[in-house]
Amino acid sequence: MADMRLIVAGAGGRMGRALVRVISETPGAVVVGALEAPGSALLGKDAGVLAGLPANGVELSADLWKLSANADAIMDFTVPAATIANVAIAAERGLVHIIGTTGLSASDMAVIKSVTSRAVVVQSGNMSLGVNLLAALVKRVAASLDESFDVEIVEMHHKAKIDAPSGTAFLLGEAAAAGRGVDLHTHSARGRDGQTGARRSGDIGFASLRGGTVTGDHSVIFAGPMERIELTHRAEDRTMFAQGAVKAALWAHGKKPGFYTMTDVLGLTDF
Ligand SMILES: NC(=O)C1=CN([C@@H]2O[C@H](COP(=O)(O)OP(=O)(O)OC[C@H]3O[C@@H](n4cnc5c(N)ncnc54)[C@H](OP(=O)(O)O)[C@@H]3O)[C@@H](O)[C@H]2O)C=CC1
Ligand SMILES: O=C(O)C1=N[C@H](C(=O)O)C[C@H](O)C1
Repeated sequence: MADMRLIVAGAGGRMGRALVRVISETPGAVVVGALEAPGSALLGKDAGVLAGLPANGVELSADLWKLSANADAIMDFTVPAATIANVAIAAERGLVHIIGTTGLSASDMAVIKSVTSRAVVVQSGNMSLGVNLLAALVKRVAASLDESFDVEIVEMHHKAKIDAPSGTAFLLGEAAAAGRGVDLHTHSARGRDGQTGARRSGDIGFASLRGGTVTGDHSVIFAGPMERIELTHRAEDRTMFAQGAVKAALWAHGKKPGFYTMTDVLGLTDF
């Protein structure tokens, strides 16, 4: 079978470079395009060289329509505006769209879901096996405890991260809310500051720390009367996010149109 032809969006970014490296080591996958923002100083540079590899002959371009003429998928770890701009082109070209970008709004998600009757999209705030297993555990624990256990989600990331709470924190919050059978939107507490009043029973709280080079730490704390359960994941390198994304692309190749998550890719739906 021919290699799956992948376009890396945000190829000059932290995740883009990790993806180019991981794809170069993955049998059955090849980088055929590298997308960057219009006006980027990196346009025309070689994607392999940017990723610390020998030149691969794939030059960074801002023209997704042109790049996608001969491609099977786009790996998108960019910014929300770029991802949303890519959605229509990816669907029109029949590309599998792997979306790792975080900070997506409810209306962004509606745009993404609007194409999934005709396109294959895999979206997740975290592509790692560990975090998706953690989410399954969080759902199970939340279902086992009543509201006398307060759920708090704490995340820490590097100082360059531009969105908060992290996509992973929301993914874990959704898992806790699903376990409890509540809607996260009406049961969350974010950005506490000043005279907040006492904690509202049943809320799922979020706190974000930023500093240094932390790849991504997440803890879900179930704080009950006289005891506390803490479930933690620490990412040590971006490589495993990229590996998860490439696994998702290979899994999605030839799937019927639909909206999928890493739960589907990793077979965790019944966990
Ligand atoms: N789901 C997951 O498992 C993971 C998700 N992420 C998410 O991925 C995203 C990217 O993270 P990270 O790589 O650290 O961020 P970076 O800022 O390092 O990379 C983003 C890249 O996207 C580029 N970009 C901006 N606009 C466009 C555009 N219109 N077209 C193409 N490229 C564009 C940026 O270029 P420029 O710098 O010129 O603006 C930059 O090179 C974030 O939302 C992050 O939260 C990260 C890790 C794992
Ligand atoms: O921006 C990052 O770096 C990361 N973003 C994702 C998130 O928002 O959860 C995933 C990971 O934690 C790294």
